Amino acid sequence: MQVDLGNVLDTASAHGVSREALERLDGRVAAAHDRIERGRAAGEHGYESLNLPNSTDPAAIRDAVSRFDDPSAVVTVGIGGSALGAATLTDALESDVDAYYLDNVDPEAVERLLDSLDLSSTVVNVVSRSGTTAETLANFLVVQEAMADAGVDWADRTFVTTGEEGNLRDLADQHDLPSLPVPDGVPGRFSVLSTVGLAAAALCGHDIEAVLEGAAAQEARLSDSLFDSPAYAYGAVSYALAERGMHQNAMMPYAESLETFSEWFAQLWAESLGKDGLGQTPLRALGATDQHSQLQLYRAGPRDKLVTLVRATEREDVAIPETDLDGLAYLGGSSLGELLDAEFEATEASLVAADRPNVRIELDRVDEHGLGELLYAMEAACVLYGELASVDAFVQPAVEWGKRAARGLLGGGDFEEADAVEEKSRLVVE
Ligand SMILES: O=P(O)(O)OC[C@H]1O[C@](O)(CO)[C@@H](O)[C@@H]1O
Repeated sequence: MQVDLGNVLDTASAHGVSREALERLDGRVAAAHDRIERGRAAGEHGYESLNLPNSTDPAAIRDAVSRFDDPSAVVTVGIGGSALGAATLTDALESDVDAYYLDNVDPEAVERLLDSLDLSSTVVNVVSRSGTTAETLANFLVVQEAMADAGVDWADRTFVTTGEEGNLRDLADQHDLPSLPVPDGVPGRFSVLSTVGLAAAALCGHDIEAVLEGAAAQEARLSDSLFDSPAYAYGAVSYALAERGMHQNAMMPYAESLETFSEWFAQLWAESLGKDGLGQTPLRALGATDQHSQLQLYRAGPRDKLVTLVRATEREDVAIPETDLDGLAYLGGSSLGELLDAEFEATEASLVAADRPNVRIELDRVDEHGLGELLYAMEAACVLYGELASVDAFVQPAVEWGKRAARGLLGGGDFEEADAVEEKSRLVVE
């Protein structure tokens, strides 16, 4: 994996950052790296996340899922970091096992999925670090009833990934369900390289050891200089550009297989860095598709965006047949991959021509190793950005208000936040 910063320099984009400014920032990167390494060594909350390539035991994960012989489908019931990491992996990789995610409580979507499944050959993986998340527990109860209605012994087809306490742990103990622990000191959005993200991948037959090897390759590149570490290079320039008004970051992979990765990145970046009035808003985009939609804004809208373009340098390809259709002969004889690469490079140049800074991230392939590199590098980049911005990247207090309000509305307790819902101001236009 490599990160190319050429198009964020002010020699390329008038609103970029100078090489001298990056070199000055590198001194702060060294101090931040030292702080990160001390946190890792001490197993401090959050910093522990960057130890996962070595602390995660793939054999234990494989052992836990080995009891489920030959599933046709895996349904992960979880939300946020308890679903997006696993989904990033299984959506990016091919498998004979269908992987689905119930990570919302939209009744029509839940019913549509459950009606489509052969529940007798489906494995249900209920994932919740806290074990108390309302959406996850509500969805599990619905899935449990659907399995019972289908005549399936739900306890025989379910395993749980959760903490040492909470409703989900109680349920697992009560029904003697197979379970996996969640790693201490690792917030959900940083937990893909653990039981939380890897169990579903293992059930789908993916090489979770290779994911961890890729992550370890990027861990080995962490250093006291952004010029020696792809992860820190990305984290440092994202921070530097945010300081220069690029308050949004459009994550734009040129690979359908990485579309879910952008969702995972959005939680990682927003929930880690959006604090104290600071942060960099992640936008989800997909190349080449969004050249025909959002690129207009990125290129000619407000000068407040970094665009991150990601591609694999090796991929399967499809030839474009020769044609005598007027005006299309130039396409014939090339390939979709060549067209995708031409559009990737044209979009980069298009943004530079409009003085819009952009970063290129290149993987060798979108395979288990490449995904491990990319996921770990983004996590380390996020941790570094948090250190440079002096925000605590590992807590998410702002999400709790809404949870209390929703729980109060459902009679789950007496919360003043629920009262505020009743006081909503209204101006209805019909
Ligand atoms: O794994 P849990 O505890 O169910 O939490 C799910 C998600 O909800 C959050 O805690 C936010 O509410 C995320 O940080 C987390 O990934």
